Amino acid sequence: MKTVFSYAKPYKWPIIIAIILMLTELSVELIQPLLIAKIIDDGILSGDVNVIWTWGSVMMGLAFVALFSGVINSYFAAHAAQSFAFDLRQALFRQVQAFSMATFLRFPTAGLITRLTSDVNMAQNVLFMALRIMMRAPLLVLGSLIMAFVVNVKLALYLLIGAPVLLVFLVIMARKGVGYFSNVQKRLDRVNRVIQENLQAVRLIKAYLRGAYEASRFSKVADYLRRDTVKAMRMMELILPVLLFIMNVSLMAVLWFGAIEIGNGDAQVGELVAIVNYAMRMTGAFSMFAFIIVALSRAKASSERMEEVLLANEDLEHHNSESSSMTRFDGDLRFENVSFHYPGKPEPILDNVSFHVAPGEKLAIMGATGSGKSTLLNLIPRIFEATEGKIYVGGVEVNEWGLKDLRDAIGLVPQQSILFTGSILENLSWGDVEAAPDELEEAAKKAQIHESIDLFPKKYGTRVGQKGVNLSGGQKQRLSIARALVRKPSILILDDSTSALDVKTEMALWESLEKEAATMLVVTQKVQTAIGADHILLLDEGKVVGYGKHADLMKQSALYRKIAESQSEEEAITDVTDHS
Ligand SMILES: Nc1ncnc2c1ncn2[C@@H]1O[C@H](COP(=O)(O)OP(=O)(O)OP(=O)(O)O)[C@@H](O)[C@H]1O
Repeated sequence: MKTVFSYAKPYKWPIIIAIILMLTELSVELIQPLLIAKIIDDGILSGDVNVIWTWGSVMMGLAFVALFSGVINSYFAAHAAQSFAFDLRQALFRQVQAFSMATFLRFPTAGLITRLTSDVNMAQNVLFMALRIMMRAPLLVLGSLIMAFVVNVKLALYLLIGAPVLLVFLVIMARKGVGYFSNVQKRLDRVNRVIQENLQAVRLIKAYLRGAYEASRFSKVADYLRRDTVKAMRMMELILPVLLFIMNVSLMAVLWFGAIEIGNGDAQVGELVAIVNYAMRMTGAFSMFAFIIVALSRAKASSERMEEVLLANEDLEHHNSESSSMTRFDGDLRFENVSFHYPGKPEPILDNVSFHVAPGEKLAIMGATGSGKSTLLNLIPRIFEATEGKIYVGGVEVNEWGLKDLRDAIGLVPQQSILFTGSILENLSWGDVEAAPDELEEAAKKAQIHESIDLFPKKYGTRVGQKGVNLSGGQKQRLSIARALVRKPSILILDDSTSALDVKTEMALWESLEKEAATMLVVTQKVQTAIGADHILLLDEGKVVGYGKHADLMKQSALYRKIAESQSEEEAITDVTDHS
């Protein structure tokens, strides 16, 4: 909890003020029974009206002081708790942004979302409650006990009858609570995961009529959440009745023995009333304990989850601090005996891969699905680090470039076009925030999307829905390519990014990209596209099984020939069907 609550440090003054006000409220509450005792013993029993008026007025005055302290305390407590949660959420978000892919894959996305929402809320509530009631309740118990001893030591001792049982009971409950509520948060992660998957795949679910199946999947995880929450809350609900029982036994003892002490002349009526009053306040404060233990257990479970994120610093990416003084590299790219396996998975995905692409050249990468094409591309901007071997860009090993310098010069178009909610212009300028509008338009023209944008009523101001829902697959792909071109990259990486384009548009796109000075790496399934490349790299199960020009590979590689022949057969069939 220490790391999480260190984010409250900047708000130490509002916290201190809130605590002072809480203590003021508490002091008033502790003084009131003393004043009642005085009014009874020196005023009512002695028939002195003046004493009643004087101390009655003091009590009223103090009640107002408590009221104002309470209101102002709430103000400062809310300010501190909200600001703390804001900072904590920002820190978590920044930390997740800095995660390397390897670290990122350790945390399920839904779990990260719960940590940034529900877990932060839990910590925020606990800080607010700490400043309002949490600290007050134990202090009220302690203060009442001390005051009871001040009033009458003998009577106050009866209040301690249940103390040892009470303490042991509270410690056990608090310990159990953390485990139970940690489970609840994990269940919440799962609920979030199902919701997330569901909302992302809504079209597919409709098309496959899987609504009912998904609903039952959701109700299953929601039911686990309900069951674990009920389990945790049931255990916590035990706290209050047990506490009240122990306190009531103590109170009975005070009344019973108090009556005897008064009969013996060892105590006064006012003293007994004051002690009963303190006992009642202690009982009231104890009833808060159940609530406090639940809140603390939840906050501890949540803090541990947040600390896993905040302290996961094994390989963070520091984009700016790593910035090197080297100038932008040319597009020279070299892989030397590169091997790679995913973290925690022993099987190699790339095995001893070597090749060279000179600046401005185009390399087509082919291979069956799962042969490691996307993985290879991800090693260039260091989304993942090669496990063995070396990768050089511009003649320098990738690890020696500052991440910012390296990634600034690479335009990556992923296999799945990912767009953000916002205008087309905003999506394009995501490639380079400093690019002028005419540069964005220029990139759109090169990516063959300008004409389509021009047909939209709001043109470049057209809003792209979440993940580009209001655009066709081909439009999304071309926008993603334009976004990469905005960076004016030295190396342009296209990971099967033209699959949704019709032949004519694709031809026009390649023609336009030919004019780019960038080195190009193009993953493609189409031999027709590969023919236009300077070299073709053929991968099979992570190994290079062919490298050269189309004609070379036709001679050297049986696999390549098979792919080429199957595609020319397909074309022949298409031609026949087109003519019939
Ligand atoms: N994050 C990951 N963790 C573990 N294994 C992974 C991960 N991502 C991919 N793989 C595995 O690595 C292998 C290569 O995947 P990759 O995406 O590089 O293939 P690909 O050639 O690009 O395939 P496709 O043409 O279908 O996109 C696959 O067997 C895949 O299961």
